[in-house]
Amino acid sequence: MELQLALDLVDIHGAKQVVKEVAPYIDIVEIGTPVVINEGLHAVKAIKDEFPSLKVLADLKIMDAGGYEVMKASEAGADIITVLGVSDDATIKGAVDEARKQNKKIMVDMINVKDIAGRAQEIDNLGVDYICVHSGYDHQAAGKNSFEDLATIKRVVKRAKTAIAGGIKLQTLPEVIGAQPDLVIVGGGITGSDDKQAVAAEMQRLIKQG
Ligand SMILES: O=C([C@H](O)CO)[C@H](O)[C@H](O)COP(=O)(O)O
Repeated sequence: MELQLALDLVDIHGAKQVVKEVAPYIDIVEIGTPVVINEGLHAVKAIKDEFPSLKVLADLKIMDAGGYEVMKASEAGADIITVLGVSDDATIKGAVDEARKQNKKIMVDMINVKDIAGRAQEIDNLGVDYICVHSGYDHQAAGKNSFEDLATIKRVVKRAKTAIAGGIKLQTLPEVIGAQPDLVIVGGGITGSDDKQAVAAEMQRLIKQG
């Protein structure tokens, strides 16, 4: 099981500061959608250049033109790129084909997918690398989480790795670990804490302990 730090509410300078603090405790650093909107793919390049040993995920949440957008994110140094599960199969296939050419990986974000089990099976057959259940900020504000959806994809996904994101904190991490995803994604649970290093270290410890 791996730990991904999601950076959403920072600029490039702020992102570097946080990663410096927690780098030994994480496997993947995510350049979040709001950062890409504000800073462009330069943010991906800046973090990859400064922390070459970390995998970098570009959370583009691609909805169309999968091949082209994966190509651009790959050029910027992203190792993993996100595509939305609600997008057309052709978009996901285009993203997967381009990722194979570039030796990169595709994560499908299941945010707002209504039939998680059915769509996850279809997407698994498209050859993606990760399928991620996700309660976004707006769902979290309505009190939702993705713990049940994680159990669903664990049951139906045969090929891709499974991941979960959305409001995971130190207190809720043990429940998530109990469901055994391949990847846990944490943003505010680390970035919003007073001692980011201590929280990331404890999360890593819990994850390694399984
Ligand atoms: O993808 C995300 C969200 O849609 C904002 O871009 C976050 O990276 C994801 O939800 C993880 O962050 P937290 O919910 O703060 O853990």
